[in-house]
Amino acid sequence: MTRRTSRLATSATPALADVATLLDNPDDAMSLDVPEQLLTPENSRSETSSNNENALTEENPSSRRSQAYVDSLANSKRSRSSLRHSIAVMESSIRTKVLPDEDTVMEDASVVPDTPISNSSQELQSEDLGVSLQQRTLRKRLHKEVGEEDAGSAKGTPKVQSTQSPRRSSRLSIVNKASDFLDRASSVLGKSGKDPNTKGKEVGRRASLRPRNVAPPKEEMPTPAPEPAQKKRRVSESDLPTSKEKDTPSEEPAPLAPQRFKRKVWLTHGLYSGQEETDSPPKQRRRKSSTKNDSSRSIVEKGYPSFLFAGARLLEKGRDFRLPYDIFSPLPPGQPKPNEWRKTNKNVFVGDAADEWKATKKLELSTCMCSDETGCDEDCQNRYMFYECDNGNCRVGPDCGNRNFSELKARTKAGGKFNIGVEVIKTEDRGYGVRSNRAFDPNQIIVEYTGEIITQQECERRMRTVYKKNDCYYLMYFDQNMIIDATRGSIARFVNHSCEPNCRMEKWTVAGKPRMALFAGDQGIMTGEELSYDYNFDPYSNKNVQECRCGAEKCRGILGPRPKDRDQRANAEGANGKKTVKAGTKRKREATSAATSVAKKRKVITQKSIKAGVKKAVAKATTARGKVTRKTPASASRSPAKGKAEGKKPIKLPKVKAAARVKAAVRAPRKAEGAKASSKSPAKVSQLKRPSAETKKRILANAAKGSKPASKKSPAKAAKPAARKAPSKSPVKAKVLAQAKKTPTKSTGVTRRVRNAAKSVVRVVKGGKK
Ligand SMILES: C[S@@+](CC[C@H](N)C(=O)[O-])C[C@H]1O[C@@H](n2cnc3c(N)ncnc32)[C@H](O)[C@@H]1O
Repeated sequence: MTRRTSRLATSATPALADVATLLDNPDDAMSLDVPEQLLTPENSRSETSSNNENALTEENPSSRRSQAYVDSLANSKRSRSSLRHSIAVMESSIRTKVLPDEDTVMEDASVVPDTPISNSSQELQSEDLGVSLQQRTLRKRLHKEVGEEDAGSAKGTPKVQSTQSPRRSSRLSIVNKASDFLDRASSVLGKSGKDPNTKGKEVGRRASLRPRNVAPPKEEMPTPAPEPAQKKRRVSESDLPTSKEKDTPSEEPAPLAPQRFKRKVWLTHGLYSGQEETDSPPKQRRRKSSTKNDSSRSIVEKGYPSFLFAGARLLEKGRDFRLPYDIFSPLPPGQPKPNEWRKTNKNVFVGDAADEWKATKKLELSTCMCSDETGCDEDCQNRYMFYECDNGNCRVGPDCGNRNFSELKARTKAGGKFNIGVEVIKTEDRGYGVRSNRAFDPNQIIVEYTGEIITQQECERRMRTVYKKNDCYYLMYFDQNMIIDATRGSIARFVNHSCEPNCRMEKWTVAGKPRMALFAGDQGIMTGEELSYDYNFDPYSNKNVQECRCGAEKCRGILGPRPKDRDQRANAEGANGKKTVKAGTKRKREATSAATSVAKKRKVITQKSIKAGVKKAVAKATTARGKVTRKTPASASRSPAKGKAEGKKPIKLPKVKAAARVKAAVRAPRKAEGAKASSKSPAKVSQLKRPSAETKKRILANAAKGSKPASKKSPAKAAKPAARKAPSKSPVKAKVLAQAKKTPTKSTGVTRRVRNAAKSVVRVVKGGKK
């Protein structure tokens, strides 16, 4: 007993006394818990403490506490029974207040997450919680004390224990449960300071700082705790939706199941998608509102081919398609352009050149004799003569295949890397060069050679002064003793020489004016190939001879003229003492004397030119007829040796405005003779070979007749008589031969001779260019 008393004195008794008082006077419970005293730092400290025991100890003066202690001791025995009664009363009050139905609590304890207080009343929650906390603490202590006393007196009073303990224990379990709920509530509230939902609310420990009888300031009023989770409800029949409810659609749409995978979008265009051929540019079809039917149909149902058979079909039939983007340039861009290069894509007459040109040059026109049926194919006379067709001289129209320069113009106007098709590159040992950015068809025009058109004199002046120290010159013989200086010019000036080139430099007459351009060779050009043509270089002096680094198998070793041209030049030089230069020949340096410079600047034009050949043919024909015609001074001067050797008067020729035509007729050899492609499509025309020897023969022969040569591919057409006469501005040969035809003679014999003569011309041309 003594031991128990001392222990009670040290620890629990004051609280016990209070509790006893409290339990004896339950009505005063609240007044005991809520001191009237205002908050002071001391009180505050005591209030702050979570230990109510200490709080009570500090709250009551020691004398009062002692008195209470003595009283409690005196009443301890009495209070034991009253305590039990009090507990019962308290429990019952708790039960009535907190646990309306024991069974329900027992049943639902596991699912009730919150304090029952919150269920009953949200407003009173915080206040009740404060009370409950105290009660809980007191109850615990009480149970502890009682338990200890019971344990201590267990030996002496086994009967009492045995009779009372089951009931007490059951009640205690309920109390414990209630305490647990309170614990949960307090712990939840204690943590609520950290809970973001209740942040800033004066609850839990913070709430203890405020006297309980003092209402919290308005702004600090604790907001109600979050709604407790719904209790599970038994579903009864009344919960089932009525038929009326069933009929009315629910306002809220059912939430859609989250779409985990993006829906596959099938390509509708491409090699294997099997779409029909169309002219419209390919584009991927992404219809937002595709119908359910459409999307649910399988690929096969939609008409897509099986991949396997689509591949086979492609192999067999083939199909044109267009890539969605350009992939023509396999090499990285960014080649540095030479600083000194000033670009111009047009020929610009400089100095006296314009005046001189006008004075000497006459507009050259040629009329195409092709019809819509034949188109301007390989047999086109204009093509053969290097005259470009246009709406003024050709009636074929857009299907005409002889409009290279207009094709080039359209391309460059469209712009872009692919359309331009060429770019400057830096070579290893030959300075800059030009590379193709795309593929070119055989004989397709690539780039025009443009620059300043200057006179011989101006050229010499520049050579002596401006280009004195240059290693590279960009000079090319053009026409009428004029020179294109592409120092300021187009990109074509960078094209290097090769003894086995993949391109040709050709001079064409476009709308009556000469123009020079680089054309793909008979093999065509692949993307990335370096472009080259045979300079047929005339160095004029051994000093100027340069080593050739083209790397071709049949490289001539030096940048010089083609062997045959060289021999021919030597022959011609020996014959007339003059050196002539063909258009498109690269030139190196000027001669010292102005008198000889003109001749030296020009490449030796062979006497085997078409014009000469035609003249010869006509001369033969007229000789055969026993007629003597006079040669024009011009033609006589061009073939003095021949005229002298024959000792005959020159043939009188009609005035010919086509000196350039004659030159143009002497062209690079045609590698693939006999190969012929005939098509009216402009796209395919560029692949046409240049007129073959046979074609030339036919053209000449038919020119003599004044009709369009019959195509080999159309015997029916060939059988037709010549539909058209040679127009007034027909090519020179037609005029020449027409003149010859005027001579009254036996037509069959003359025609045969003219034809034979034309054949010999062709042979000469062919031989001369090889
Ligand atoms: C019209 S330019 C060509 C562009 C020149 N490579 C450049 O860098 O400007 C002609 C000069 O190029 C050089 N060249 C062109 N083809 C060559 C070749 N096959 N071998 C050596 N040099 C060549 C010669 O110096 C020639 O005088």
